[in-house]
Amino acid sequence: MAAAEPQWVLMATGRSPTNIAVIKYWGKRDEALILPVNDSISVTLDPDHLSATTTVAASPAFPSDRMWLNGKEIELSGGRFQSCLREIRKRARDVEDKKKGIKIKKEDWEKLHVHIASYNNFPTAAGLASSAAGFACLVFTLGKLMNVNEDYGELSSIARQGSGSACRSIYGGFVKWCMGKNDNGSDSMAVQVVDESHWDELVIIIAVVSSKQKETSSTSGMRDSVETSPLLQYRAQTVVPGRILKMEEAIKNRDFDSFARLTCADSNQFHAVCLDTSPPIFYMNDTSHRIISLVEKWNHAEGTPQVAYTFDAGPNAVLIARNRKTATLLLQKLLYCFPPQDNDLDSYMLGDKSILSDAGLQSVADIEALPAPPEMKMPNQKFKGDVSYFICSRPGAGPKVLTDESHALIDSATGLAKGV
Ligand SMILES: Nc1ncnc2c1ncn2[C@@H]1O[C@H](COP(=O)(O)OP(=O)(O)OP(=O)(O)O)[C@@H](O)[C@H]1O
Ligand SMILES: C[C@@](O)(CCOP(=O)(O)OP(=O)(O)O)CC(=O)O
Repeated sequence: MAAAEPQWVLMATGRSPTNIAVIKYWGKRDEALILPVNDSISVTLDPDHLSATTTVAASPAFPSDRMWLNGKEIELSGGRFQSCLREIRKRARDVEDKKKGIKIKKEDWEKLHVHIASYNNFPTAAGLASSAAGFACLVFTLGKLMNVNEDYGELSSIARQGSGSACRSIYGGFVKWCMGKNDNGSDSMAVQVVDESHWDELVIIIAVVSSKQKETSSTSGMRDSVETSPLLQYRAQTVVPGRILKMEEAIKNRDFDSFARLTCADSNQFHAVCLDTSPPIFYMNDTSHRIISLVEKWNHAEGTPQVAYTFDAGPNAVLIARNRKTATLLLQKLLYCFPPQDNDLDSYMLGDKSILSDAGLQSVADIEALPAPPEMKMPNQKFKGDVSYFICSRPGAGPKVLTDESHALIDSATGLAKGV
């Protein structure tokens, strides 16, 4: 910082979870404003397992806006980052930090530049919706720094302009993104259906599936689907509205049977739309199909759904078990079919690792001793190496401010990202 400049740096740090849709968003009616063709519903994941942490700093000494993602400087010039920054700056209000002797007037925010540093506690751009956690966190934390009014609906509508699915990460629990009707997008925002404590029995296991293929991004994939898939129009206009009502009902009543049937059907229809796109988009691979088959057979054998599956724009399986007991049985079946490639069970199970001991699995030898799942057609088929690792999570809370300064990702003395 130049010596002649005032030396203060004002900072805020926040943490936001990622989310996974159980009724999918796929298709925009407005590309620039990110307005969807249908409503969607998601579950927010526990931020301890999958979240973005972001520090935003403002100082009169900063000559331009800058951002670091996972320790590397990235361009902020993209339209999506610019939309979020512009919309938050518009709503900035007076800020006073008496302890530090800082006074910022509402109108000063237009001239003040920001430095942003963010870190994802899970892989970025690996099909785990890092953009959802990332843009929700950016908007939430900038809102805190600039003292923006605490209207979560409005914050979600700004996060939407970073990445559509990000608008749902502004809340915990189950969340609905209402597509809205207005051309300017003012009514396209998320609302909370129930908070994270409402259905806390659910256990979410994510199988991160090894994939060498470069996937089609959600943004370009859904653009192609809107342009070419007749099924997308039918889905958006005829199927989703009814499913949204039933899904809200199922969530409010903790009706797992209905919840699981709707979740699986909607994931399958989303992937059918991808196949109906020209050229067709293949997000799932053989491993994804094997996992679907395992769950379908088990659910069928039990006569009632034990586990719901859903897949986003990639091969990773997100499996939602009705309770802890079911989740341990699911894990045994999954680990039988997809044993770890090396002896390291600790790095094969991330998130809530205690599920391993609940399933009686303390070592790789315990996995080798597992019996074949009875519903498997060919019991000796094992697919070592086809799953990179598992993450065990649960429904979680929405964004929060981290007040402990040790969480800050920007050094208040230099105004730069720590460790770069
Ligand atoms: N913590 C973050 N803060 C701000 N932006 C982020 C953050 N993490 C990711 N992003 C943005 O999201 C982009 C990655 O989004 P992309 O859609 O490619 O992957 P993904 O969201 O992890 O996967 P998918 O959308 O397939 O689930 C990054 O290039 C960056 O622009
Ligand atoms: C399959 C999905 O995950 C698609 C998510 O798409 P994005 O929100 O990543 O797309 P953009 O709005 O273009 O940034 C389904 C969902 O999350 O609802």
